Formats: sequence, structure tokens, C-alpha cells
Amino acid sequence: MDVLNVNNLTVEYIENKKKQDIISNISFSVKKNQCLGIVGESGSGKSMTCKAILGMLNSNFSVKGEVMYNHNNVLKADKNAIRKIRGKEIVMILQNPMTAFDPLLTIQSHMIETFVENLQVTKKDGLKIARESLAKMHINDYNEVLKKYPHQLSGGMLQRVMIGIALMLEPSIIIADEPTTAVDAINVMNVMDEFIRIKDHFDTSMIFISHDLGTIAKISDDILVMKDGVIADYGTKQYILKESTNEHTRYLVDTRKALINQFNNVFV
Ligand SMILES: Nc1ncnc2c1ncn2[C@@H]1O[C@H](COP(=O)(O)OP(=O)(O)OP(=O)(O)O)[C@@H](O)[C@H]1O
Repeated sequence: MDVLNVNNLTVEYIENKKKQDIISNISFSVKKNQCLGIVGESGSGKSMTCKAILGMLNSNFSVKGEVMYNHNNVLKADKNAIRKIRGKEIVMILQNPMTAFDPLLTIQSHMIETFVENLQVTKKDGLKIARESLAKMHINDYNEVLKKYPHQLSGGMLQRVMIGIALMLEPSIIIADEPTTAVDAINVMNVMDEFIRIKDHFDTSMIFISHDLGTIAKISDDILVMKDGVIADYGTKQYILKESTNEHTRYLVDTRKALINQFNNVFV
């Protein structure tokens, strides 16, 4: 069953009455409890696709097409309806978690505020949920973490807090846009493991964005390959990695293999 259908999505950037195509006529769907991976090189339009889906682009952009969620076209929904969907139904995890936190609030205040607003709970219950969420992320010293300000935590820890918050909102869809960009190499695996765990054990569908096919292959059921704002290729993981004859897909797969071989040679 599909939880999200994107039909003929087109995004244009308008500046001084000049139009520039950013995304051209792309269509795809996200299946229940599955992960759609979106892979493509920098500038291929991955982030823009997700921002357009969630109505996050300003008036410099013209967005056309259909984004069907729960029988409603999100692109036609009013601001209030979109805000509800964005906070609760479809939650986005950004590249750099630092930008998602208010630097003047402790993690505890931020989490309580988020839960009070989105789950309609009291502050006291908000704190309980905050503790529960960090425990779910295997953050054992959660009382220490709750007292900290964002700049006092590493990128990896902040991202795990972010994922914990997203989980407690019990969204139907989590959109993760290159979530390991600001995480140091040692913690990339930890953060990826959390996403894989969410996918396997929670009732959530996912869109996972990365420029790295290896990362996408680890977590995705279906893969969409983007190039220059259009879909270059789209299919199951098996099809994309093993069967597709698409030139750009083969280029990504071969580049990935070459990188692994080169890396292995360093250690021999
Ligand atoms: N604020 C903006 N104003 C105008 N054009 C933009 C803006 N942000 C991105 N673009 C353009 O939109 C296109 C797609 O960008 P997008 O950020 O979606 O790429 P991406 O695949 O997510 O790349 P990355 O992996 O580097 O984040 C690019 O050509 C980019 O130059």
C-alpha cells in the first residue's frame, strides 16, 4: 500500500521573471513501512524534491503537480493543514541537526516544547516523553544530555536526539535528508543503525536521501536515482543495484565499487 504518491512534480525557480527548471515532472511513491532511497549527485534535486513535497519552498519557486497523502493533495492544502502534516504526519530530519535546535534552549526545553505543541501533552508528560525518547535512542546518560545546550553536544549526539524526537511524534513518514552529513565518521554507523532499527521495528515509512549509493543500498527497499532534476532510474533495490542497464545507474554502481576496491587496497 502507498502512503505517499507524488505525481508529475515540477519545481521552477523564478528570478526577475526568468524561469529555471529545478525539478521536471517527477513521479514516485512511498510504500507503507518501506524506505524509498533517493540518490544522486550534488545539485541533482534531492533536497528540493522533499522541500517541495512539504511546502517548504518560498514564493521564488513555483511548484506544480500532485502530492497525494491521505487522499489530499498536500500542494493544495492551506497553511494550517500543511503545518499539521509537517509537525506530526511527515517529519523531516535535516542534514545539520544544529539548525533544527534553538541555540538558546536546552535540549530538555526544546524537547518539552516540541512534545507539548505536537502531542498536546502537559510539560510534565513532555519531560517523561523526552526521557523515554532518549532511552529509545540508547542514550543512557539522558539526564545529562537533557541539561545541555545544542553547541555542547556532538553532531552525532544531536542527530540521535533529533531522530528520538521524530520517533515520539509517531509520524507516518520520516524524511531524512543526508542525516549523517554533520556526524563524525565514527558515529555515522550508529546513526545509520538507528534509522535501520526504526525501519525494521516501528510503524513508519521513510524517504532517505543520500549522494552515496552504499548508504542508500543499506536502508532502502526502492531506489530513485536523480540526475539534473529528473528521474534517471527508479525501481526496487535489486533492480537498481543488479539489473538496471541505465547508464547513470551503472556509473553510480561502478563508482561505488571502484571506491570500495581502492579503500580495501589501502589496507593491504
Ligand atoms: N535557494 C535556492 N535558490 C535557487 N536555486 C536553488 C536553491 N537551492 C538549490 N537550488 C538549485 O536547485 C537544484 C537542486 O538542488 P538540491 O539542493 O535539491 O540538490 P541536492 O541533490 O539535494 O544536492 P546536495 O546533495 O548538494 O544537497 C540545484 O541546481 C541548485 O543550484
